[in-house]
Amino acid sequence: MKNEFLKHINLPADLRQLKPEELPQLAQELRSFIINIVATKEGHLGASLGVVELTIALHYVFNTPEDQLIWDVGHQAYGHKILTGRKDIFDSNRQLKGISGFPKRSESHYDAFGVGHSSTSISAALGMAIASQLKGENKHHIAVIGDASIASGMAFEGLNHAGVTNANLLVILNDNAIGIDPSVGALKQYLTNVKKGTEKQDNIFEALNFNYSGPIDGHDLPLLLSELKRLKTVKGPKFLHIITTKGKGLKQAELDQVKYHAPGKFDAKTGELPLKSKEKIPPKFQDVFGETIVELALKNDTIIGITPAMPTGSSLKYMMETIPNRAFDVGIAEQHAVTLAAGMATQGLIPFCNIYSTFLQRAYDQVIHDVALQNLPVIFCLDRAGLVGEDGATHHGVFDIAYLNCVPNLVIFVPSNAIALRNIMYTAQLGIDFPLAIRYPRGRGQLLDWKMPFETIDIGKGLCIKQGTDIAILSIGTLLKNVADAIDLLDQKEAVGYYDMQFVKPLDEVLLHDIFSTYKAIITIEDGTVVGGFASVILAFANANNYKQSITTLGIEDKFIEHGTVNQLQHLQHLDSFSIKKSIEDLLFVLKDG
Ligand SMILES: Cc1ncc(C[n+]2csc(CCOP(=O)(O)OP(=O)(O)O)c2C)c(N)n1
Ligand SMILES: CC(=O)[C@@H](O)[C@H](O)COP(=O)(O)O
Ligand SMILES: [Mg+2]
Repeated sequence: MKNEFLKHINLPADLRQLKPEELPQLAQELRSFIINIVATKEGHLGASLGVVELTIALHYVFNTPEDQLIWDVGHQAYGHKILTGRKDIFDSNRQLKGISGFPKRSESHYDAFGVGHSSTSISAALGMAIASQLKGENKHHIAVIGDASIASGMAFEGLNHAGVTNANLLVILNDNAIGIDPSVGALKQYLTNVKKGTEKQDNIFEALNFNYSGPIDGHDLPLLLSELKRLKTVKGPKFLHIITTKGKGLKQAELDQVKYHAPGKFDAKTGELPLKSKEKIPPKFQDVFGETIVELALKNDTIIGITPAMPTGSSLKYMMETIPNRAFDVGIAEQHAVTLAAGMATQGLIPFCNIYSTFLQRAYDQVIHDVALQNLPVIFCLDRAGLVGEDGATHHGVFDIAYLNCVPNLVIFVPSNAIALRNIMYTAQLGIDFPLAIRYPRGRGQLLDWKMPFETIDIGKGLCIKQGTDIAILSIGTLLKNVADAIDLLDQKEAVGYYDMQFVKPLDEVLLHDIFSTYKAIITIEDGTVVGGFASVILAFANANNYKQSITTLGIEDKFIEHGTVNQLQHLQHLDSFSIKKSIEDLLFVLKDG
């Protein structure tokens, strides 16, 4: 197919020059464009393919960016980016210094609101709509939200408020019956019933005072155009329900929607994924969690697994397959997941509540008020802690130590390898009388043989990996590998001791007194924010105990970190082994000089 129309379109103004009957051809071209680039550059595929027609129709009918269009989560906004001035740089999507994988206000006027975490679009669009009214402006405000995201508490809060306003708000529900994994819950059942049209039931959105229309076929461009034009003339809050297919236009993506949510590299022509190498490689940390919880839960029937909408990403799916009555996908509902776990813990169950570090931010009050304040033994497994790479600023799990460390009762453990993750899970289910947060990173560790017999971990104990004479390096988590590599590169290896502190809270004060009494200088290393993080804990310890050594703090600086590979970002944050080596050498030089 010739790239007839897309090549002439840089902005929606160009799009609006096309005739309506030319738009289906443009949709095909846009799909191919997305497929060709995501096949090599990677990213979120299925969601963007599913909203190609909707994207074209919205920019055709509405006067964006004057009219404000907000994509919920934003992983489906690739077509929007391509049609709004970023076609020529779309191949830099999610790459270091390239465009973001999510809408971002600083990137384009067409990105009305920064997104990445789900279910914010209705509140943000309503805020803009009320602001327009107050300013006497005559704009349209559109929130596009998926069937999984609309089931989240925050989206309900927005609907609930919008229904008692006369704001010029259009909520479009893009219903493809799947999130990353299949959608869950009673609302999903309701939407299925609406689509079947078999069961008589009240319309939930009409009950909330929305002018409801649909469900309509979201791939039918003429229908979309006429419905959007009609809705432009309707006053007050409106709700359009469209049905789409995630992955539309790429057979494999339609057939395996979970895999093709973000498939990595694939063959743009055939849609096929590369064959898996047979070589044995270390497991992903998520799989260490997923396999270990099954192993433990088969022996301990009080263990429960909980995930808010990430069964595949967290690998809780293994437990959901093996022990379905004790493993729960609660949908995009982090707040509920935490308090559900708290409720279970009051009844003597042992809930492992697995939440990506970045998404636990949404359930902060529940962690404090429902879990920690009542000292309930909930085990938080915080996946994707630290730098996550290409998802960028919205998704890095770098704030958790800072936001958890100040919470009384909570114990914070950071495994440096798969065995430590496995052993702390084993230890926790033996019975603890405090809440525990275990944070571990995206991706794979180093160990091939990780399924060792379980051993208990002493709560609050750090480990000496190597003793030295001058400088002590205190690290937490998997950055230990970078520290070990850095020391290997040094000429003066004997000068450096290093310690895997394991626990941010409680601190191993006995070990710390020993370290501070032995070494002339200290370096702390973490993949979280230095401000409020492990560094600040060590600085506070030194201050409280009147230790005067210099303390160098390596970690995430006090700014939002953009997207790039984890290695690139670690380098920029001086956390790669060469940068760590340089920090040690600089310090050794100063010590020698002084
Ligand atoms: C608060 C929060 N929790 C979890 C996620 C992870 N996440 C990203 S997309 C997604 C599924 C969204 O499904 P849906 O809203 O139906 O959109 P679709 O992908 O089907 O277009 C999830 C769970 C997130 N981005 N934000
Ligand atoms: C858009 C979104 O929030 C998710 O799709 C996220 O990108 C998943 O991250 P992982 O790839 O680390 O599971
Ligand atoms: Mg969906």
